[in-house]
Amino acid sequence: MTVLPIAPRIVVLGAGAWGTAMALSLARNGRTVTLWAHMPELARDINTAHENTQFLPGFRLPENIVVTGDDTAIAHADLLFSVIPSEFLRPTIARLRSQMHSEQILVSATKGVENNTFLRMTQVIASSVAEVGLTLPIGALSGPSFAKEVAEGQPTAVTVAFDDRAVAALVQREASSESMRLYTSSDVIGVELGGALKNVIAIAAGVAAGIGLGYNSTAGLITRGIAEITRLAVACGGRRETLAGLSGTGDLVLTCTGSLSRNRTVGMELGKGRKLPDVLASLGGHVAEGVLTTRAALGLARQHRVEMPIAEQMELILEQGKDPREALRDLMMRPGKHEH
Ligand SMILES: NC(=O)C1=CN([C@@H]2O[C@H](COP(=O)(O)OP(=O)(O)OC[C@H]3O[C@@H](n4cnc5c(N)ncnc54)[C@H](O)[C@@H]3O)[C@@H](O)[C@H]2O)C=CC1
Ligand SMILES: O=C(CO)COP(=O)(O)O
Repeated sequence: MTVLPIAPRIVVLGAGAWGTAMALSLARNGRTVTLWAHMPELARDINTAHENTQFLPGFRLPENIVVTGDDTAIAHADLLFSVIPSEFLRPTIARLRSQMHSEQILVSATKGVENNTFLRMTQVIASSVAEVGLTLPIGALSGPSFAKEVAEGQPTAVTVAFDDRAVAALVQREASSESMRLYTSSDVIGVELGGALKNVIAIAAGVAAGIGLGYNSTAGLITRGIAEITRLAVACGGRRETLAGLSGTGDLVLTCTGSLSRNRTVGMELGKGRKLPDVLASLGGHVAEGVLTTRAALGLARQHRVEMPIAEQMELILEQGKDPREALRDLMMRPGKHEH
């Protein structure tokens, strides 16, 4: 049976906006939280400023958040939160896995699908640690949660999923606070795919806004977006009701309508006619996971013979520079369909 000590030692892997906001949220319960940055210089800068000026400016880190670039800090953790962007996850886990052990619990908060393998983030971590003979409980945390609002302490609700519901309940107990409400789930596949795939639709919603379209188009994209996300997630073994929850509809509504979304911003700039490399360069080191996830989602969709018309048009815009207006027109002019 997996247990956590009364005062578990918590390490957050990844000092980007979300890793830093998660550390702030976890530290509100009075625990000491270690925030690990992949570059010692980043850790040093954050420690000197008591603030993550690059990725989450404007929030002073309290004394009970310790920032480090030292890999050996991971060995002392009971509970690990992995918040590494998807494209760096595999090499980062390969680097850190000698510090990990089977008594730890790992929660993945990354939203993405690995390119080429089409693996979910918990699968990437499990396969990497398996290479050194390690198994540990690995689950996923996802839901509508802009880092800035979490850092501000605004009430936020997310879902944490583990195959073993008892482990999800342990994480729920540790990470819940007055401003962070966690629901448990045993549907890791649904929770992970909901979080990853909504980014693709958020780009589409941004494209529509960038072109100058209004509320009708956004509502249509959200609703048809959740239809294609659900089709794929269910084909992959997720549960339909999970996608109607926080990590599906909840996060989709947030990122398709919220101006804080990086993915929506990327879409909006493309809709206005800017080129992708230029848009990505202006994100200041932040990631927009949907750009890479679009291709991986379509790879998974082809494997499972699932139709994803919105994602297909996004791929054409992102990879072939298709005119966004033409892409939206092609979506509208598809053969007529029955709704369900
Ligand atoms: N920002 C947000 O509001 C939320 C983000 N997420 C997810 O969290 C994950 C991380 O995103 P953010 O924390 O927002 O990151 P970010 O976009 O703020 O920062 C990028 C991160 O990548 C790291 N990085 C850059 N090069 C690296 C390398 N070679 N190896 C390892 N790490 C490297 C940077 O140090 C930094 O931590 C993503 O999957 C994102 O979708 C999930 C919920 C909310
Ligand atoms: O996932 C998020 C909020 O839940 C953040 O979305 P962006 O990565 O588009 O900013």
